[in-house]
Amino acid sequence: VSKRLTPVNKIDQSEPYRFLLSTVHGIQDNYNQQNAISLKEILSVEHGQLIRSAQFNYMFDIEFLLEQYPLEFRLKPLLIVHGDSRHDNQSIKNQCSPYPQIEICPARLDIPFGTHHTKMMFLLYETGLRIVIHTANLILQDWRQKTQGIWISPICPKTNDDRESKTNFKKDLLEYIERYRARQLQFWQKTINEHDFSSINVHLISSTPGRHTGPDLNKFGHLKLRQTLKNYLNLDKDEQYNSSPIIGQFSSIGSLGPNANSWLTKEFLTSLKQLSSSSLESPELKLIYPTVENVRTSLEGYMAGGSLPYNMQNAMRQTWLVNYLHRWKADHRHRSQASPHIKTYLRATNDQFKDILWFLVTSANLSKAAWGVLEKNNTQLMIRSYEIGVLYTPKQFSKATFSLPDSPSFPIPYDLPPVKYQTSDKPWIVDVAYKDKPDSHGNMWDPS
Ligand SMILES: O=C(O)c1ccc(Nc2c(-c3ccccc3O)nc3cnccn23)cc1C(=O)O
Repeated sequence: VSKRLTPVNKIDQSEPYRFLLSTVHGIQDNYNQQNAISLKEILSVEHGQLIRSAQFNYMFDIEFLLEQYPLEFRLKPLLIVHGDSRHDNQSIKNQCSPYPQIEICPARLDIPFGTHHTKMMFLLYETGLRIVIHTANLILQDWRQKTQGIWISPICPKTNDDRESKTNFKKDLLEYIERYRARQLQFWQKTINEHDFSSINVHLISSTPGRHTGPDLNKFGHLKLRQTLKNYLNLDKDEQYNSSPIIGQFSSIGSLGPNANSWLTKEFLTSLKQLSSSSLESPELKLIYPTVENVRTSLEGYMAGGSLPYNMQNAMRQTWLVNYLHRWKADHRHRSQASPHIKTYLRATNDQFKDILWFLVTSANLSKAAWGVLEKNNTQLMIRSYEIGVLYTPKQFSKATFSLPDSPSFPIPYDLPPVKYQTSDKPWIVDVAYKDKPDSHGNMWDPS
């Protein structure tokens, strides 16, 4: 085997998509070599001399987080951006108080039941600024034996002129940060402005709490996705794709209403199915969410279900949803037993799933809180939570579609086509006891 002259790190090897999964403790190592990375490797000194960083997330274990930074970077300034929920705030303050280098920034949650779900890192090096958008909480359990998704930007060099990406990523990211209205983020707004984003080839799809209307109507949530697909998926003769299947894959499900037409197909699917031209056909929507058996036989066993908080109250009101559900299966990535905490959405060109029209990795689960619900005769979109994700469209990679037999093919995290729930399959519900079969650790699940 020819020896590489310049050691290429995992991040550069993931070009051009820069989409990686988290490494999994307990599977063959070669399945952790290709397109998989740990938090320690993301923060490694091999990427340059870190000046300071910011970590946006929902759950934090500050001791664990600091341990993932190289020793020489642990005293660098670190901004923690978290959800300003009463109980959480206290634990964050207590965890951070021993560390003068850590500043905290509570994200305003003015609409009830909203959460600060966004998982993002700003890493400022002497050579430039790196953005990481991902799906893992900053706790050991989220990085150990789950399937998590991670997009890692190039290190964007400092520049004197504006230098925007072809996808308007810089403008969209600044719009997102502006919504926090937090003085602790002013340094990062200035820093983002001063860096050259021209090498970024993904679109930003984010959500911020609010009732977005008028010029803001298509800036966030599923209407931003609809607008972006309309503007950037200029496929020739796209009517051939009108019935091509759409997949949603997630780790929790909100209250979606008494039937599919309440929000899922009428509103959400209408955004997902957007092509350059609108069409009336209703493509097939396939949803991937773990079964009880997926959880029971996972590496973590029933404990994995603690991070799949789909509750009985919602599940019992929407039994119609089960007909859309498919199992978690990722044999080709050796992750069928690495419980999914990643959230992804994609559209294939046909039901052979050999070609993909677009791919989104995001923090957003299947819920109105995350994606928004139209109000006031479709003139405003009400969103409760902060979410963030990146969308891949073929044009940005000079392709008509992402053809999976291609090399390098787009690193899809699960097996296609998805496998439908069989009659014996049940969706995992977090607040139900499972005591008839022990899990992979010999334990039962009794939440009471
Ligand atoms: O990503 C995800 O799937 C996810 C889903 C929910 C979530 N928060 C949360 C939880 C909860 C979280 C973790 C374990 C158990 C839980 O019950 N319960 C509620 C109730 N109402 C609003 C939000 N809630 C956080 C995340 C996340 O990991 O960021």
